[in-house]
Amino acid sequence: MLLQQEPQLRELRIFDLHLGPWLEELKTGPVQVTAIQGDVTQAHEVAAAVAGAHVVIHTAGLVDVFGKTSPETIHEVNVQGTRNVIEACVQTGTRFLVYTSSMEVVGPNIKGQPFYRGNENTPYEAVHRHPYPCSKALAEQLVLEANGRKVLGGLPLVTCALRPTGIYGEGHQIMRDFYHQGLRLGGRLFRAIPASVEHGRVYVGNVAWMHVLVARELEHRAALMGGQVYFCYDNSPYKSYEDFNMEFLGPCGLRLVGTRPLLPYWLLVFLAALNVLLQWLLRPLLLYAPLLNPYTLAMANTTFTVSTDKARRHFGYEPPFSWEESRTRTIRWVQAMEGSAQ
Ligand SMILES: NC(=O)c1ccc[n+]([C@@H]2O[C@H](COP(=O)([O-])OP(=O)(O)OC[C@H]3O[C@@H](n4cnc5c(N)ncnc54)[C@H](O)[C@@H]3O)[C@@H](O)[C@H]2O)c1
Ligand SMILES: CC(C)[C@@H](O)CC[C@@H](C)[C@H]1CC[C@H]2[C@@H]3[C@H](O)C=C4C[C@@H](O)CC[C@]4(C)[C@H]3CC[C@]12C
Repeated sequence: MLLQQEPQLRELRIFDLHLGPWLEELKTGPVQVTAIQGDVTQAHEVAAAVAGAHVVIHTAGLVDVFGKTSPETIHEVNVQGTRNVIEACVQTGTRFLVYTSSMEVVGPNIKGQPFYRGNENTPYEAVHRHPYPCSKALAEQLVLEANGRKVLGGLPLVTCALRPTGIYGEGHQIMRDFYHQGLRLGGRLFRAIPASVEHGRVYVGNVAWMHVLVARELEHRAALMGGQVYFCYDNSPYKSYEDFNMEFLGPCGLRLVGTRPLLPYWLLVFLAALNVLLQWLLRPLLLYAPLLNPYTLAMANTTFTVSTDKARRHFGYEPPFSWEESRTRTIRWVQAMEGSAQ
């Protein structure tokens, strides 16, 4: 999107632990695309990649709420990695830093308190225990506190954090997992969460556009945007997590069984705890990381939706992809997967 939408772009550097062949397709245009294989936990690698950059969009992270990696690794990547990016900007003189934070910096909290169509100023007790939200909250705090620090050359660093809600769209691994789970269950998924529990979702293309826009506007609106947080939002409907997923999985042949949860909540809690025990017992042999665990159950079962226009007011954000377009593009992606699954 940067290559398509940013006329000022002269070079795009992509720094990632895992570089894919898709990057080669980006190198066909007039803008220099530099792919750098590196680890954000390695300060020297980050500094070398950042040196000379006008703006850094820091979106690297470990998104793990399934127990696939250790809390230490999550912290090392999400917190120390972010610290390394900030220090690289300071040491090399890059003045603008955009950070991909998350709704989870706010909630749902460990008390299961709903956040109903809230905004960046809505009072809410952000209390976390899980390593992932803790790491995102710490990283965001580092980024916002770094706003105003002097970088090499003596000018101030300008930082901003974007908080996507549950991202969906092409490449969404969890959607892929739900789809394959439904195929294994004969084209059916079984409702576990009440339809009344709303979960905020945002299309990946709109999240990407908000990042591009902030990277462009941060310099000109530093006084307004510096040190600020913005929820990423669009016109995706408010629905339960499962009903929302069915907007894409339904047209691809899956059916959500039950108009209300098929199992009592206490049984889901027991099964989630059993999954944790199984994960621990099986760890020496294999990685068992099912979708259902105490954290994901609590997340899915707690309303968390945002309603805000702060990004529009501060830097003119309007989602370029309508709900209909976002839905169609995601369905096409699942169908392309379906083709590969058959
Ligand atoms: N997926 C969501 O619903 C969601 C919602 C809100 C915020 N976010 C945030 O968006 C960002 C991108 O997440 P995503 O959902 O696209 O996940 P993703 O796993 O697709 O992207 C994360 C990227 O970070 C890279 N990475 C991981 N460890 C690294 C390391 N040590 N060094 C360098 N690169 C590393 C991965 O290779 C990957 O390309 C993350 O910061 C995440 O916290 C995601
Ligand atoms: C097995 C059922 C209970 C099923 O309904 C579980 C769904 C569960 C896997 C997801 C419910 C809410 C999701 C999270 C939410 O969309 C926001 C997130 C923040 C983002 O930074 C990373 C992803 C995630 C934690 C996302 C992960 C999957 C859910 C927990």
